[in-house]
Amino acid sequence: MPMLKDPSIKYRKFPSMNLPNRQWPSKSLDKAPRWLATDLRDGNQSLPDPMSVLEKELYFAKLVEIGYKEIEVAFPSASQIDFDFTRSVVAKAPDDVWIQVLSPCREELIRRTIESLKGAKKAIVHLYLATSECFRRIVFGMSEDESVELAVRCTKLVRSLTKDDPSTAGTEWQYEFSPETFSDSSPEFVVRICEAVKDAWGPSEDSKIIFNLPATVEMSTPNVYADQIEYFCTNISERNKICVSVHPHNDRGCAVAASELAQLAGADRVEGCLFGNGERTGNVDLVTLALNLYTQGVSPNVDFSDIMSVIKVVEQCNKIPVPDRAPYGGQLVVSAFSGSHQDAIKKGFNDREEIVKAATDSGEISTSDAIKWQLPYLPLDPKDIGRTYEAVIRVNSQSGKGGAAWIILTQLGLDLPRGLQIAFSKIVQREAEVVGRELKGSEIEALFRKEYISNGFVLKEYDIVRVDEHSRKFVGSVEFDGREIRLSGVGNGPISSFTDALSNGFGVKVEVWDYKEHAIGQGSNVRASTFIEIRVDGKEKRWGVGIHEDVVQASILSVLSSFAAFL
Ligand SMILES: CC(=O)SCCNC(=O)CCNC(=O)[C@H](O)C(C)(C)COP(=O)(O)OP(=O)(O)OC[C@H]1O[C@@H](n2cnc3c(N)ncnc32)[C@H](O)[C@@H]1OP(=O)(O)O
Ligand SMILES: CC(C)C(=O)C(=O)O
Repeated sequence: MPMLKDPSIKYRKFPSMNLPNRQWPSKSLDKAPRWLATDLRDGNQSLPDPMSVLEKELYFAKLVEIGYKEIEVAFPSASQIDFDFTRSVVAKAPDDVWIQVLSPCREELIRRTIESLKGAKKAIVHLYLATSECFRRIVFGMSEDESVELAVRCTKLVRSLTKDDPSTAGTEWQYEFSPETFSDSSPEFVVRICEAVKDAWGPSEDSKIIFNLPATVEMSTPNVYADQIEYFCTNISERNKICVSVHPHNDRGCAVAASELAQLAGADRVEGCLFGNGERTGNVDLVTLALNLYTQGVSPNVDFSDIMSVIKVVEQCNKIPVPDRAPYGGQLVVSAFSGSHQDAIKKGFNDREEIVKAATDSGEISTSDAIKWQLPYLPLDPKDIGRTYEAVIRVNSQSGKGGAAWIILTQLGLDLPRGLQIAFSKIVQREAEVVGRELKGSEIEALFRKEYISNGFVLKEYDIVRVDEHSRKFVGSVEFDGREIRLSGVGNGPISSFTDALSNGFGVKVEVWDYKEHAIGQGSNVRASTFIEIRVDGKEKRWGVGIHEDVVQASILSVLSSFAAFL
């Protein structure tokens, strides 16, 4: 059945809200929300291959390590495995971590759920009940009044089994109610049912009730969800006794945007999963939300400094790979292949290095991290999340001179002159086209060494003596192709006297066209690197590179490397 030419005969546009005085468009995100990680519940319930107990324990430990203080660990009444896992978490959760568990509004399941929390230090009992007309009619066959009655009755039951039960005094309780399918519910009815639930629970400013407003199925553009949230926040009474939480799903691919706008609209808390696992197209991605805050200069209060270790656990437990283009964590997101991107990034890193050096030398800053990050194509410093610069630039047939030069700079510490970058990029491009894939850094380094450093010559003994103020004499010998060749020549310095010696020894005319040198490393380990371009008997110019502790010897080696290409 092909797509309809006119989809409006089958699909309706989700109605916008009439909220003429909406305030959220003029707000900005200036602080992190409370986070709730539901990877072990909403994430796990939707896995083709749910986590084993060991995987749940590994995942829980990683969530705690990242810094999540509210973790929904299970649906305890669903199975003995979920119940037992909850019991194991109760026994070992850190004192400052709230354990959250989910239950439907069914008495026997609520009792079982609260039983799983016995002895917990901090526990959030989370009940849900769908409030949309669609669900009330199709799934429950309940009126609005009957839904309110059920939600109130179950809230009172939770209250009687928790904060009103003296035997649970050792546990600090919070209560969360989710009008499931909030995103498709009447805003007025949601306020009505939550007012009734709030009265039944009796929150205080110090112990707020959590109203979690899920986009159980993402139904609208993010602005409509923000309007729904703002409507709730401005119409519910005793707002100071409420934590407004959101739980966006990603059916339209807008969960991150919806979550950010919902916070502008007043949401205090966000429920999601790492890298957007969860039902269907997933819950909102907690990693993206956190690092979106971070790159705006706002601390997310969670730590992704070692994002690769997070990815390892997520992929191992979910058995679903993190997509290569997942924001921040994807394999390809800190990589640039195309030439103009690589050129801009390489220049950006050079620019930052100069700014940091100047600021540090002037004593203006104590650490380079205090300088605002501004690099073409890179909104985040890969180093901040434990990723390496080397991985930023990768080379394929779309790459230009900057990519290969970057690899040589980061792997060999050689800052190639522009002419050599251009010459080498042609060699790399040819190789990338031959193999038809990305070239590894090691392959590019090997190409460079073969083309410009190793040269078949062995420099034997040599001496460069002063003839007069403007003249030097080179005397020495090289071994090439099994032969020892004596060399002698004069010039205005070491390089020209050596090229004259080569011209004499090989009966050619060697001319120097370009030269550059720079130090590699510092202190006692410093070495000289020299880059020289020569022409022999008027033929096409060739580059050579020399690296040695002695700058004169490095220069001689670079001349030999370029000269070898003419033999
Ligand atoms: C949006 C969400 O992700 S909500 C969380 C969903 N997660 C899960 O369901 C995972 C765990 N669930 C389970 O393992 C099972 O549902 C159990 C064990 C809890 C219950 O199993 P069953 O008793 O067989 O019920 P089943 O799974 O068929 O659920 C449907 C029943 O629950 C009722 N129900 C569904 N949601 C709710 C709710 N929030 N409150 C009260 N009743 C509910 C339905 O009306 C239906 O009742 P009926 O069978 O009398 O018509
Ligand atoms: C239980 C609720 C919060 C839920 O998972 C959803 O609505 O997606």
